Amino acid sequence: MRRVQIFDTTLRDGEQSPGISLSVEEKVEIAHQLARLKVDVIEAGFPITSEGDFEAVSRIAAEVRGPAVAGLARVKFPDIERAWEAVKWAGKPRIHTFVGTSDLHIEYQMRSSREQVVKEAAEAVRFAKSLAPDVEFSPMDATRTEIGYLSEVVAAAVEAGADVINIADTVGYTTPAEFAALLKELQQRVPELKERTLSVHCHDDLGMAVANTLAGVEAGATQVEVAVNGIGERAGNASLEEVVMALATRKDFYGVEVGVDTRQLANTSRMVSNMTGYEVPPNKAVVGRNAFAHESGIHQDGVLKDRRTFEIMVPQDIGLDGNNIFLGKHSGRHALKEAFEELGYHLEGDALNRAFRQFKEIADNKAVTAADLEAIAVDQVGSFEGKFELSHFRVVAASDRQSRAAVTISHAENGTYEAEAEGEGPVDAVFKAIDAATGIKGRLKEFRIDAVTGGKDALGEVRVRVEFEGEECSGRGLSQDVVEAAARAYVRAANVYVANRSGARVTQEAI
Ligand SMILES: CC(=O)SCCNC(=O)CCNC(=O)[C@H](O)C(C)(C)COP(=O)(O)OP(=O)(O)OC[C@H]1O[C@@H](n2cnc3c(N)ncnc32)[C@H](O)[C@@H]1OP(=O)(O)O
Ligand SMILES: CC(C)C(=O)C(=O)O
Repeated sequence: MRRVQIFDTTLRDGEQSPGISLSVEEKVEIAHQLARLKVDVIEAGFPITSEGDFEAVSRIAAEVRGPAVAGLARVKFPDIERAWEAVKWAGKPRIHTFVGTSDLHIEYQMRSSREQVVKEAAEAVRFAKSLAPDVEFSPMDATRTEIGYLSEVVAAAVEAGADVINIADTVGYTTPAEFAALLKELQQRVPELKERTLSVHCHDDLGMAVANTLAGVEAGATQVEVAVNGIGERAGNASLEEVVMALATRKDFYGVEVGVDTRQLANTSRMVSNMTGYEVPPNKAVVGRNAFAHESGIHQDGVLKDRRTFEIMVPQDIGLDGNNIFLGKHSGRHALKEAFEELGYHLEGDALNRAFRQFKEIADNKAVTAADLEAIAVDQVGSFEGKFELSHFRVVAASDRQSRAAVTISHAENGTYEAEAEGEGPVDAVFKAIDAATGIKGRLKEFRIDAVTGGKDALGEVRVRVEFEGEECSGRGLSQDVVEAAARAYVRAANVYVANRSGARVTQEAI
């Protein structure tokens, strides 16, 4: 049976979603989980874009075993060299180079000509192939490229040594039937494609990314590029879990195999959602909260008699058989570490110790759920421990006057600072008091609060984006007290700013 390779681009195209900015640690953690999920290729980033991206791709290449690790590069030699420097540590390194091939892209973005682009594409592939054993080439905006020219570029890339040709529906423009016809014609015009991996990369601008990807498989694609929870540029990429479960559940129709361990899908989806802050809609296919919930009487009746009447998959298929995590205030580090592992997180050393302290504080007040543990793990994986720490705060809030806050902030080298301030509400007052104590004035750009679980005792998770002297830094805080969660998030953002200012740039655009 034909095997379809799963190429995951959560860490590259997925991270291009507006507002998502993952730290190096978070990317490495997600990459480990993708390896547990058994994807075939992890596109770990675009190494030329920043020091942080380069570091993340290098670490994933060096640490994560199993999948091939790809780095993206324009058809520019410095991009390709940088991508190779980052992926060369991988067991199976891949360079992925791309260029726009539609007349729109050639004329208006590249300000180039068809002849020049085909030449640069071939030279880039040849150069990449001189460095890496495995090279992928993507004609960007392929679905709006005239078929004769697309065939010419693809033939040139194949001739130059490309191992994988990836046909990109960059702006989510095509339709399933049209895409299948394009792929079939391309394979006829470039018969050498038979000896290469034919891949598809579809975007969801018209809500057809998954349908187009599956049409691609029907038309002969042997690699699909997908992202967990469908995140990605604009409306996102084809969703990994939907494509995988469609191919697995309808194996009778598609007649292909995938190597993914589908029982890791639920954990992976939650991890990506927790780390990116992009929530999964309750009605999302496969991993939404309601994907296996039956609300109406007739459906419930049918499922009770025989679940197959209204269910085409079972929750266990995606790893929703309920975990066995029962942790309380008497649990120790070993049990906590084990519980994190079960949820897909590797925590050790200082991160485990910090997580353990946080866990004990919470367990003293409430029953700890799996969602709480995930929030603690995410908090620690992504945490950047800087010089300032919130030691204590007090806040007085009333409806008829300004709120007043007092904070004590300790500094790793300089002792403690205390300050008081008034503000429009308790959070504003605490932020102003922190500004006064640290001596760094911040301007809040974004504030988001989420309850980790339901109920009065739920943990509150706050994410902030703060501008300090023109530089935007992010922070995240977790506590049962939402003002404390906000204060912690704000102090973390200040720590990122201080580290960046002192030259020890935090390898993350945000926390
Ligand atoms: C469809 C996709 O998802 S493509 C991937 C998109 N991802 C990203 O853009 C990642 C984040 N990007 C970045 O950090 C920056 O854009 C960088 C570092 C890559 C480049 O930054 P800059 O050099 O400042 O260029 P800028 O982004 O303003 O413009 C892009 C340049 O690359 C050129 N370019 C775009 N795609 C390609 C390509 N595939 N091959 C060669 N050149 C290209 C553009 O024509 C433009 O060139 P110009 O400066 O001569 O006009
Ligand atoms: C780099 C390419 C494959 C891409 O992301 C796109 O065209 O959408």
